[in-house]
Amino acid sequence: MMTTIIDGKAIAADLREKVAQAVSALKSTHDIQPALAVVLVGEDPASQVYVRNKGIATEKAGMKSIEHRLAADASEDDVVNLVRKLNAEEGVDGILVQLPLPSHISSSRVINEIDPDKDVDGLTEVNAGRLILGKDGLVPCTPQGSVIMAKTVRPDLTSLNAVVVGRSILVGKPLSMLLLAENCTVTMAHSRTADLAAVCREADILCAAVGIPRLIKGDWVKKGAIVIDVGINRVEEGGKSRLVGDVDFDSAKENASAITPVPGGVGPMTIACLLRNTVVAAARRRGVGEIDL
Ligand SMILES: Nc1nc(=O)c2c([nH]1)NC[C@@H]1CN(c3ccc(C(=O)N[C@@H](CCC(=O)O)C(=O)O)cc3)C=[N+]21
Ligand SMILES: [Mg+2]
Repeated sequence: MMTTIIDGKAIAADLREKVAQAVSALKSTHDIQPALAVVLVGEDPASQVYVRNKGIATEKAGMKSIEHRLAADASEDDVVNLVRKLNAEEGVDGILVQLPLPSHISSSRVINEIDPDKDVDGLTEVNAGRLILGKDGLVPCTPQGSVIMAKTVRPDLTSLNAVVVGRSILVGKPLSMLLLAENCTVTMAHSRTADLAAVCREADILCAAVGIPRLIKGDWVKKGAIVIDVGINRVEEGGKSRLVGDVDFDSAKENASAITPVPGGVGPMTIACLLRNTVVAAARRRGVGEIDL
């Protein structure tokens, strides 16, 4: 079977270009430059790399990038006070608090301090509620990127059986809601699902977001299914460190009609969707209407 490898890098580049055009239009028509504030607590090397990449991508799209770094021993109140300050700043359109936070800080308390209309990660309780209720809000980036990628190979997902493996707040739950909104019949599977392989075999769209390297085997994939691999796992192999997904790519590719790779799949889409959310938030907050990307 000819299998499409869904090129997340290329789709993300395309979306980023559209965001840049929307930013440029906001500037010329309304003299608005959207701004994204990123809060990083502590010195985790991986988080530092992510934050740096987000800053670069934000500026490349023509938006303003603001970084706030707090020491690893900052208190929960320090972080909350910073978020409140950013909420109050007129020029700030998006606020992202890099996760994970140090263990002495409640990420749920901090996240829910973010003004929902600036919550470009879509992680506040208000935006989770809007998503479930089908109201306009800001949608979590990784699930949004996953659906965009599926729709590049199948623009109308209506009536397809979607199986989402993993029920995290960041990915599994919101992704299930988005697929439901696309008129899929959604099964929410997880680590306690009985006969996970059999459930996966029913999927026309199989989304893996469990964080277990290569859990999903090729013979769990129905012939012709679309496979969206959300996992980004670092594994040591042959003395080398590499990234693999939650899907066993080589065997799954044999059955899938389309599949996302890791790296180069959902990861790049996450950042592109963050930029998209930022320009969408800026236009709404500043009263110039909806941006359609
Ligand atoms: N508030 C918050 N929002 C986030 O969205 C958030 C976060 N915290 N904390 C960390 C995770 C992780 N994350 C990734 C984004 C892009 C890639 C990405 O582009 N990955 C490349 C590979 C990069 C590499 O080579 O290491 C790829 O998959 O092709 C990965 C991971 C966003 N996160
Ligand atoms: Mg689970």
